[in-house]
Amino acid sequence: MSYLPLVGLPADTYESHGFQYHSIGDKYVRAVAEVALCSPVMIPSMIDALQLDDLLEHFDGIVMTGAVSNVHPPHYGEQPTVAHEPYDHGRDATTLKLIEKVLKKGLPLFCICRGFQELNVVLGGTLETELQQVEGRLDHRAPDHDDVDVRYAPSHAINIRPGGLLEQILGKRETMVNSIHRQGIKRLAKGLQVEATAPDGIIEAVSVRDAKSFAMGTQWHPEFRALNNPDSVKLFTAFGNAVRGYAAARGKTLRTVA
Ligand SMILES: N[C@@H](CCC(=O)NCCCC(=O)O)C(=O)O
Repeated sequence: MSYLPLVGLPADTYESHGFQYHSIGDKYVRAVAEVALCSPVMIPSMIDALQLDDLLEHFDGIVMTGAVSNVHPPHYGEQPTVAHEPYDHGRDATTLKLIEKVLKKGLPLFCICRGFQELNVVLGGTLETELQQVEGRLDHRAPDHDDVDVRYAPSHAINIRPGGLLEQILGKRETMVNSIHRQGIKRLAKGLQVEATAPDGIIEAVSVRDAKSFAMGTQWHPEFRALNNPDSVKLFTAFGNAVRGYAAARGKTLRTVA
């Protein structure tokens, strides 16, 4: 029987009317389905009920999504302050363990925005908060606007490292990206390699050194209207190809989607 590779996406958690919910934004699952051409599957962020090792046996790739919440600072050795809020402890507990296991196992991994920050934290790096208040930094937040096409419009350039993985994928040394974050990488984890930076020096893309498969992160949101953005198409296609390679190596007969 032919098989469409499965990509897991851990959920955000939130509470409403006394009940706990798990959710993922449509733009992430749509980019996985429509551009990477894989089947997206939500992983609920309920670490106490998940057997992560068993669960990962069923997946061929993982996407870490962005989120409004921030990683709880004690995970990277800092004191929480009001400026670091809001948090999502349920998500932290799941994603930080999951990323570690995914890298060990060698599943393709694509980390976006909060996911990119989580990748840095898991590998021993730290985060800076309220970038827009730091002298010399750009304001990396989205404009305050109701229209998502305004909020997620390209807003600054990035410089892409010559000879790096991102240059190989995008085929260029500079591009424009959207920007929807207040936090950024402060200390880069030793296991990460910078792939791109913003004009103010903020790290915008990383890859995992000596990774067993595709393992990259972007601070921007390539999943936004991914099919309409040539850079996003290249990134999700490269991820999808790595996912198909991983599935094929596990003996799966792959189904192709037109
Ligand atoms: N909270 C962090 C990460 C920012 C982020 O992931 N934003 C995404 C917003 C919602 C979405 O588009 O999924 C920070 O502010 O740095």
